[in-house]
Amino acid sequence: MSWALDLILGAHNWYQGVSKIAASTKKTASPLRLGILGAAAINPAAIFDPVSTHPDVIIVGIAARSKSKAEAQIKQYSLTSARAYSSYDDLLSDPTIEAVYVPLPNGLHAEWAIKALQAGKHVLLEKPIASNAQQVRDIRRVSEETGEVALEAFHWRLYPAAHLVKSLVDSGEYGKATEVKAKWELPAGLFAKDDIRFHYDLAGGSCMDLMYVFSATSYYATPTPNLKDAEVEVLEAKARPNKTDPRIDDAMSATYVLRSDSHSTLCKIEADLAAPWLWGLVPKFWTLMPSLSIEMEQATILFPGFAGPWSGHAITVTDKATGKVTKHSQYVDGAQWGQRGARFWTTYRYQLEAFVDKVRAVQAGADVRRLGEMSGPWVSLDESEAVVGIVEKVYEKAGIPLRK
Ligand SMILES: NC(=O)C1=CN([C@@H]2O[C@H](COP(=O)(O)OP(=O)(O)OC[C@H]3O[C@@H](n4cnc5c(N)ncnc54)[C@H](OP(=O)(O)O)[C@@H]3O)[C@@H](O)[C@H]2O)C=CC1
Ligand SMILES: O=C1OC[C@@H](O)[C@H](O)[C@H]1O
Repeated sequence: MSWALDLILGAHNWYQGVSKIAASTKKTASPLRLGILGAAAINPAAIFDPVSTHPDVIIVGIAARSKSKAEAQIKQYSLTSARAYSSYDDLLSDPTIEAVYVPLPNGLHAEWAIKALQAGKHVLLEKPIASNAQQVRDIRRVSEETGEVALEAFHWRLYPAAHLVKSLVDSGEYGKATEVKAKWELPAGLFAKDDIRFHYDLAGGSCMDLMYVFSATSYYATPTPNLKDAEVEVLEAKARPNKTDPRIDDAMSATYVLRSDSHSTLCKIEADLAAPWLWGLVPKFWTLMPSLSIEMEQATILFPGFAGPWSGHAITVTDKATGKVTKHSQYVDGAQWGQRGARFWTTYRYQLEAFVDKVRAVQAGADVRRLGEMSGPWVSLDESEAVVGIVEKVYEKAGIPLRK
């Protein structure tokens, strides 16, 4: 999958002239010193690229289980300010590193996030934040004890288009959201059979890997900021278990209701990590991009490609009474960013902006427990916990064991 992402990013960056922008980006006198745990496939898109155009952060280290793998990634991407570390512990014990990005398999997220926080580092932690809701609570506790920032890398939530859709939903102009549907299907064969996504001990499974569908349905189904207080009832959940390890959901379809004070919204998700090919012959590459639809009382809102809207998005609102279709898009600025951003910024670039902003705020004395109340977009640990909590309920309903 990362090759597909790198391909889209390559085309986007070429079109937007990002290499020139990166070359002319001047770093501040003391940029935030970032280390990375793991020479993961996602690194180029999710962290190397955004750091290249952010003036206030540099990558100073990559740790891998084998030092040569970290060295190879540093060389391949010409990360001139970075050095290789032969273990994650080595990198964490470097006192000059201020923050870390954790792109490890899901089942290792909580363990290494907590070690990093305890080592005095701020943490940008890949999605899904943890294997289960208890681990999210542990991360929050340690973040509060140490005063270090922890952010789940739900990059799509930090993008202006996602906020535009949120403001359309919350505006009241179209009534209330009655049903929110999110779907993401990846064709069988995209991931090798031994990919981290198919390992129970590494907290694999479609709900874990494609947790975006839960994040999105929940975000739009509940009026801000009620998600953590919403009552969740799973009406139906059906998994297609992995043939080798039935504890892994290759696919899941589920329906749940979210109830908050003023609202009751039906949510439907479909996630598939190994979708059968059309007629057994053709991989359905056209479902590579996720889809999202929101039924409001008076309109239908569509947000195709919601998890990667920087590669082009077309938000449509269809008025149910008149049939009138209104198109929207938002690549910069908006309800949560104010006047901020640039057309070439990806979801990952906005995510890095949000992370560095909050780290700087905390370094200047802000309280990590109040980051969600500050201006600018953020994914609070309360939200992360609520979304993982919904996935747990879906697993229970489907008869799939929870991740440890
Ligand atoms: N935000 C996004 O758009 C995306 C996010 N992700 C998330 O990023 C994370 C990594 O995904 P991805 O880059 O695709 O995965 P990879 O398999 O490429 O990377 C996982 C990294 O984990 C390390 N690792 C440590 N222990 C193990 C182990 N027991 N088995 C396997 N790997 C191990 C490896 O590091 P080492 O270098 O030390 O060997 C490897 O580089 C996942 O949590 C995934 O959900 C993935 C894709 C897109
Ligand atoms: O963005 C993504 O696309 C596909 C997934 O497998 C991956 O882990 C996810 O984060």
